[in-house]
Amino acid sequence: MNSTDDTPVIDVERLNLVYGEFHAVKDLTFQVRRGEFYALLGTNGAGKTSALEVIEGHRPPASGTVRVFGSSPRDRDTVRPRMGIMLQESGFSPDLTVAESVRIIGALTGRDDDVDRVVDLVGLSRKERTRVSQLSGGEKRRLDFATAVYGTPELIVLDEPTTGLDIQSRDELWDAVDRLREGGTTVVLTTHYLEEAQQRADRIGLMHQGVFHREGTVAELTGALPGVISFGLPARPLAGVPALPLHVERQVDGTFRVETHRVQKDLYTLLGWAEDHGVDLVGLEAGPTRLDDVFRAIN
Ligand SMILES: Nc1ncnc2c1ncn2[C@@H]1O[C@H](COP(=O)(O)OP(=O)(O)OP(=O)(O)O)[C@@H](O)[C@H]1O
Repeated sequence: MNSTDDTPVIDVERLNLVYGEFHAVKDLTFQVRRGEFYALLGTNGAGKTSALEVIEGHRPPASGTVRVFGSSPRDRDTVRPRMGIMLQESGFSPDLTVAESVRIIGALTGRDDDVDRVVDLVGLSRKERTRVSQLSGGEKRRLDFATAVYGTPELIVLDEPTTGLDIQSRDELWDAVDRLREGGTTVVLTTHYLEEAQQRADRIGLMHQGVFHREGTVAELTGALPGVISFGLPARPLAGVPALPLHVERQVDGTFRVETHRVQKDLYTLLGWAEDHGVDLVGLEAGPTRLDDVFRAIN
């Protein structure tokens, strides 16, 4: 079947996956639209990688259907030229050099590209002739990233892409992804670095124990929960200072936290109290609930 512009790039319908007696993915249904950045997030063992393995065509479903560009992902000749995949481990041969490994990606995926361009894009130009066995963990991860971006595919699937990368390497990886997105590439991401998804994802699906818990934009997922104001107080005693007229919780690290649906109003109250009584607030932060809190709420 040919895909049209309206066809979801990924269409997962009541997907079930079973390992022996263990039901790892239960009735998973979601779609990823063309050009979208979709983050599939969840707790350890939630079933994200298992679901991605079906989308990538590496594993047949126990039941349900998965379509990529309107085709079965098992139809590799149709799908692989259009889908770049960065697995948690790509398994390049340790004896090959970086340039040789990148060249093989073209042969395996049926996509065309310039090896030097890709090596440069993933920041491995100075390691082009280095054997895979001599790369650091972060450099291996960059090489894994090459498997996704080689040939500028229409869809890239990134399974925990920044695990083990230093901050500079992460920024470089996201810059490369941003450039692909400007060209219309669809992105599917799993990660445990929630701020990466919070900053970039158009929509997020949240999985826990094989089940899809919630789906929506960051604003939709965090909007139902209260915002947070956090601050510390100076070490000196606040004798004679009247109590803050807000419900404040003391945290184990000695800082204070206010959960509120009226962040602006309560922040005004807090700042007024501090100003009136000469209290210097330490490390003041205020904002909407973060994705971390949505996560904690599903456990
Ligand atoms: N080949 C397998 N045989 C048996 N059980 C498996 C197999 N692969 C995964 N599982 C189990 O299925 C569940 C889902 O695993 P999966 O790797 O999909 O989770 P995940 O959401 O990607 O987790 P993480 O965030 O920890 O990487 C886990 O409980 C895991 O132990």
